[in-house]
Amino acid sequence: MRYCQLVLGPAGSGKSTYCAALQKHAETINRVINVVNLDPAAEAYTYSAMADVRDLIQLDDVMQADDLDFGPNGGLIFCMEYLTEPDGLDWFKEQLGDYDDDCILFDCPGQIELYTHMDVMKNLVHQLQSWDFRVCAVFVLDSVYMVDSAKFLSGSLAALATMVQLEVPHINILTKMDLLNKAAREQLEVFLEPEIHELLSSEHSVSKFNKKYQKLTYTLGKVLDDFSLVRYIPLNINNEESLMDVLIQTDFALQYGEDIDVKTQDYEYPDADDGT
Ligand SMILES: Nc1nc2c(ncn2[C@@H]2O[C@H](COP(=O)(O)OP(=O)(O)OP(=O)(O)O)[C@@H](O)[C@H]2O)c(=O)[nH]1
Ligand SMILES: [Mg+2]
Repeated sequence: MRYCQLVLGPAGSGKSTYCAALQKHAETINRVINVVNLDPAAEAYTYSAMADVRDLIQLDDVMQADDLDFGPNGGLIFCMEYLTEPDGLDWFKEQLGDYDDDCILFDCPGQIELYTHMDVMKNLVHQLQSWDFRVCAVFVLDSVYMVDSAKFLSGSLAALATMVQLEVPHINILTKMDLLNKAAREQLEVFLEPEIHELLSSEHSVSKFNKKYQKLTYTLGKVLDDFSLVRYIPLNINNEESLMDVLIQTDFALQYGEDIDVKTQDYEYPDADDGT
């Protein structure tokens, strides 16, 4: 069995930074976490990558190809679809090698339509599962944008769409907690309480538009609330404890280590040192 996290989320939300921070944290606890760049448009990243999709296909080349007529967005989708075609998959499989019990983070592009409603990422998940990977989704959202209730709702719905689409264990992470001041952090804590819907509807909206759609906001908030669909783990990458907490939760989602070093009935416990 192998283990992997698909690191997903809107552009600039902190996916690549999360991968780098978790890889570094793992080193401090003597654990190896590999990272694969799956963003064909990536410029630079600070983790050490075990593979890079840009070795297979680059967004610039696709956009400049005479026989293709893509802008940056269509081009990126083309690249990701290429990865899930037979040639791309051969390359991908070779890059991942064949190791047991390893853990890989896939740093994905920030174009969320790839996973909220297109099939590209879903196909990739099925492929990974057929290669004996246990997959979980880590949806990364920028906490700075989550202190406002409308944005909180919209971020939550994107996370929810991804969860429903990919059908794998799902974890939401709020990044950049270090950038929030005390007031913003307190505000966010209120959002992290279970009763989201009450909160969203109690915010008195002045605009006509908001008044008209207040009931919709309330209902959407209630759906999130009633089904406990969306929960968040705040992450401060400067804090090892916070990183540890995230790793514990992702390990749990993947049931990482469950099959490793299992002590069976025949297991002989070593003798105690003190002779008792
Ligand atoms: N202070 C702080 N800055 C962060 C944190 N996470 C990300 N950033 C900054 O936010 C910007 C975007 O971070 P990235 O990790 O590149 O975000 P991304 O989701 O990989 O972005 P795309 O790949 O372009 O979609 C960078 O300037 C990071 O340095 C964080 O936890 N704290
Ligand atoms: Mg990135």
